[in-house]
Amino acid sequence: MPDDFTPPDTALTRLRESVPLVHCITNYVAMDLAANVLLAAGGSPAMVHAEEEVADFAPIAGALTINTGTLSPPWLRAMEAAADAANGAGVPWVLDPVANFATPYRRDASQRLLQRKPAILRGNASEILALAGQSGAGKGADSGDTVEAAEDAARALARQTGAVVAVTGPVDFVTDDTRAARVAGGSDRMPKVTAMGCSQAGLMGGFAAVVPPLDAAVAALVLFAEAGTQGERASQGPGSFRVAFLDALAGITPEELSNAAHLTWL
Ligand SMILES: Nc1ncnc2c1ncn2[C@@H]1O[C@H](COP(=O)(O)OP(=O)(O)O)[C@@H](O)[C@H]1O
Ligand SMILES: Cc1ncsc1CCOP(=O)(O)O
Ligand SMILES: [Mg+2]
Repeated sequence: MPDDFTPPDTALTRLRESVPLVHCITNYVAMDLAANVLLAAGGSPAMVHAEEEVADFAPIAGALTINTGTLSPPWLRAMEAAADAANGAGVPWVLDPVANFATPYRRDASQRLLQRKPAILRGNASEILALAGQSGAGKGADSGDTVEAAEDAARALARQTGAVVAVTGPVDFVTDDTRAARVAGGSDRMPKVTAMGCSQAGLMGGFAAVVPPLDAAVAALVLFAEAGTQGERASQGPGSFRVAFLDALAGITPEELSNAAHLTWL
């Protein structure tokens, strides 16, 4: 473990003590689950996306999260204004470039947002490859590429942008270019529930309000891995998994996180 790293159990304690306000600009599909994931874990979500108010809201939040899942021009204008306001106020923000490989509009929008320097960049493997200018095999919002295939792209993006980059999948990869880790665990029911990735980006915002970006990304990945593992045991399929996952997020103690062996430093 790096010297100055805040372990996930400490990050979870801080999250629950401070219950940070997280400004979420996320898609129509994800709004419900993303808000519930933050509430269950220990944050205070607010879904605010009107371009008339985002610049007033972002500075009062502990963190901002931007997800391009159901993008259109007014949303993109709001995202850019929110990112600028967050940067101006020193509020960390998270970018989740959903399906940026699917159309030129999404690709260009994601690049414009990336230029505004998110603290954390989270995507599935196909999204991270596309952000690095490489073409993968994604389909809609789903990845068609392996996490391993996107690791070099993640390192290059971290180096070029200064962001912590998290690539998610069966085993996640996260790096700030100098440090890198893998997070195993979770459940193969997770990709069968829509908006799991979007919700994780929201949770990374919650953690980014209380610990530094790499520590925040790792904490969210590890908490998802443990809640996914526990949620699978308590469920029969994707529907009951979604409920069991939220219950697990709320019930997991810092001690359980410190005993869970999901995290490996490289
Ligand atoms: N097959 C799997 N086994 C375990 N965990 C998974 C699996 N697929 C995805 N996850 C987890 O689901 C969460 C969302 O990741 P992912 O499905 O890659 O994102 P997205 O929904 O953006 O495509 C992450 O915590 C990831 O670790
Ligand atoms: C299905 C879908 N379509 C547009 S956004 C969205 C949700 C994607 O969620 P996730 O990336 O977390 O799977
Ligand atoms: Mg996604």
